[in-house]
Amino acid sequence: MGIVIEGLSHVYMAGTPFAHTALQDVSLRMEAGSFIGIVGPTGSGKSTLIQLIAGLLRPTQGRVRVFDAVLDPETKNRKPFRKWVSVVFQYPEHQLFEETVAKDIAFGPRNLGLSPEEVEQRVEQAMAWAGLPSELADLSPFHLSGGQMRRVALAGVLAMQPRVLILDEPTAGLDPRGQRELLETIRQIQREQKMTVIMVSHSMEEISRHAERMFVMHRGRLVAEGTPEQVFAHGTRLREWGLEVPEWIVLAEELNRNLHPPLPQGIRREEDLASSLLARWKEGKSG
Ligand SMILES: Nc1ncnc2c1ncn2[C@@H]1O[C@H](COP(=O)(O)OP(=O)(O)OP(=O)(O)O)[C@@H](O)[C@H]1O
Repeated sequence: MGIVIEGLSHVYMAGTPFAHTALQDVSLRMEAGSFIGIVGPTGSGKSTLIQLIAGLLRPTQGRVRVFDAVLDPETKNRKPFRKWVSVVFQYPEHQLFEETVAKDIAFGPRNLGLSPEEVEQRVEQAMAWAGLPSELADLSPFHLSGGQMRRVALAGVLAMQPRVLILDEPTAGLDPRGQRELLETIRQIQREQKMTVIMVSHSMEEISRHAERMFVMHRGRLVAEGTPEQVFAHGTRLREWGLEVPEWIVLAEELNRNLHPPLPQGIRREEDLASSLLARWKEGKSG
């Protein structure tokens, strides 16, 4: 198991009158090399959870293990986490600052103390993974489109060659096509590099198209987990956890009140509902 979390809690400003419990007794496991989705409404603890997995915060209680790196309230050295985990925060293009695309991507690997040849090789490789044509290497990142700038930021993180890549709302602010293409790129990297990808999103619909496993957060607690099909099987109850329920789930529940036998479990997306209904209709016609 790549990531194991046991009884994890985090209190901001602990011991002060402003103490706030952001995460409460969370336990979960994430398999190495899988694509994981974390969903939940604003303030449910998603960012706190990913910062703990990345070793950027220390827990108040409990334990995080990422491969051989362990973090608990007593851990002093959080460096081992840097070796395994990289995070792409929201709107990462705001962090670009170098004069060329290549220099920006090279920043991380150069700080690792790699040789200039190896840095160059990592930049080329990361650009290819992130779907950036090599002609862009010598341009200013500020002359690129919003989607390309985001890919430069992604490439900068990929150049560190992490085994765990955490993305916080990676498609926020992109147009629908840009969102779809970026997600496809991330999915491809995860498959080809066997990277563990943890993606945080408000949108269950978006994440369910790619995630092998989903975790639902609500008020600092883990309230549901499973494959997208298993999570969607909670139906309109997902609303109680502050999530926006896709229209087709509402429709499927409505139909199931009148259909005997009910529609099969394990529907992941709108297209699956449409094909189940079509099959049922064909059966009806032939029967
Ligand atoms: N640095 C901080 N100091 C104090 N409280 C914080 C801090 N960061 C987050 N919180 C609080 O902890 C709770 C969980 O916040 P967190 O950012 O983890 O939620 P989230 O699910 O990522 O939200 P969003 O979707 O808005 O990013 C919230 O109530 C938030 O106000």
